[in-house]
Amino acid sequence: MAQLNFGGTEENVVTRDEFPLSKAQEVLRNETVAVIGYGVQGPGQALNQKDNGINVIVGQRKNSKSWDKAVSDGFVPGETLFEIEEALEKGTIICYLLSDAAQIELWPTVQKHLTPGKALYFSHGFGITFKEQTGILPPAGVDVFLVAPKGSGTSLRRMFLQGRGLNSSFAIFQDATGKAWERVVALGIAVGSGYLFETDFKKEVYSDLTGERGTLMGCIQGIFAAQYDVLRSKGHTPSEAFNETVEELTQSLMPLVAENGMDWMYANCSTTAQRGALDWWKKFRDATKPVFEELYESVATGKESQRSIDSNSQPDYREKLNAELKELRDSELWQAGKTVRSLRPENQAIESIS
Ligand SMILES: NC(=O)c1ccc[n+]([C@@H]2O[C@H](COP(=O)([O-])OP(=O)(O)OC[C@H]3O[C@@H](n4cnc5c(N)ncnc54)[C@H](O)[C@@H]3O)[C@@H](O)[C@H]2O)c1
Ligand SMILES: CC(C)(O)[C@@H](O)C(=O)O
Ligand SMILES: [Mg+2]
Ligand SMILES: [Mg+2]
Repeated sequence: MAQLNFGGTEENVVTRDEFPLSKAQEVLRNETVAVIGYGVQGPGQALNQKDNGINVIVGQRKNSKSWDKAVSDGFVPGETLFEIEEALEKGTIICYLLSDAAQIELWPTVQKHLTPGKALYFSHGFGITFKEQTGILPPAGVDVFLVAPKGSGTSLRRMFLQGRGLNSSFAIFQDATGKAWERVVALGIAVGSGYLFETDFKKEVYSDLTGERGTLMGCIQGIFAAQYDVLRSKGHTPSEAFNETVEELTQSLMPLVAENGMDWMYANCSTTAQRGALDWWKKFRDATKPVFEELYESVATGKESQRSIDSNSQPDYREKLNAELKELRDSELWQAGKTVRSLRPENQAIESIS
């Protein structure tokens, strides 16, 4: 493993140079990788592995939209697409990619098929870390590890097709065969990771739950809404408020941050903007830090995982979720966003062709 310096701290990473695809193919040559669940991560990971020459099968409930999607993605019923139990039987590596709540329900079935020498693969530390809540306790004879892509399964697939790669973390919880390291790293490369960084199950789930509730999803929507509301209350139009809150960020400034960091983005803005941003960022940090402390505590005490399990296992979970997403979609902010998106020249070109 390579040791790299991340802002002054040495960390272990596995790069594609060190562990090329050919090595991953060699390690996985005699394995059948069963991807259980074909929701968001399932398709990204299964298709990338298939395109990377890995022997991959999908396990999914028949008569479901996900089954039909797997078929239209090229998985063949009876050959590479099976009912869940059949895939569990055939797989030597079980990629457990049901939603975290659904993993609890199916666990007794999965457990039956975890014969010695097989591997149980997760993309999250959730089930193992919160075992008191999930009841997921793997038997001793199997390898247990995770590869957690740091992004949506949709991005994992899109970036793979563009010849790029999303970063993933990896961790080993149990090495029963003595081969857990090479198996997990090979899988990490095979699913299309750009590089892999080392973690453990607990750290993965604590940081992941914090990130998605925080800056990646929850916090950013909160900050967007707060700034948009203030601009609107002061008489700015929806298009002006949206452009100044969201559109410029996603279209112009964040790509610059992604390319070369925050200081470089600042340096490519006016001195007026630089002065203001440098004066104000610490105030925002100080205002939000107590909320992040509260959030981390809520993750670490198991409150967030319990809430997720409780709400996601309700029979009307989908309807309730859709209603909440609709509320976001119907908000003035995101309705303004819809019009703004339609005005992007590239979208107008698509509309005029279709
Ligand atoms: N969504 C992401 O992009 C993402 C990113 C990183 C990690 N992860 C992790 O990957 C894992 C899979 O997440 P996901 O978002 O792809 O899952 P998902 O919510 O999309 O669900 C996956 C599949 O589970 C099936 N399913 C749901 N309930 C079921 C049940 N009771 N019995 C059988 N099948 C059932 C669905 O049909 C679907 O095909 C989770 O551990 C998640 O935390 C997800
Ligand atoms: C894509 C995310 C937010 O990184 C993932 O953690 C998830 O749970 O979907
Ligand atoms: Mg997550
Ligand atoms: Mg995540």
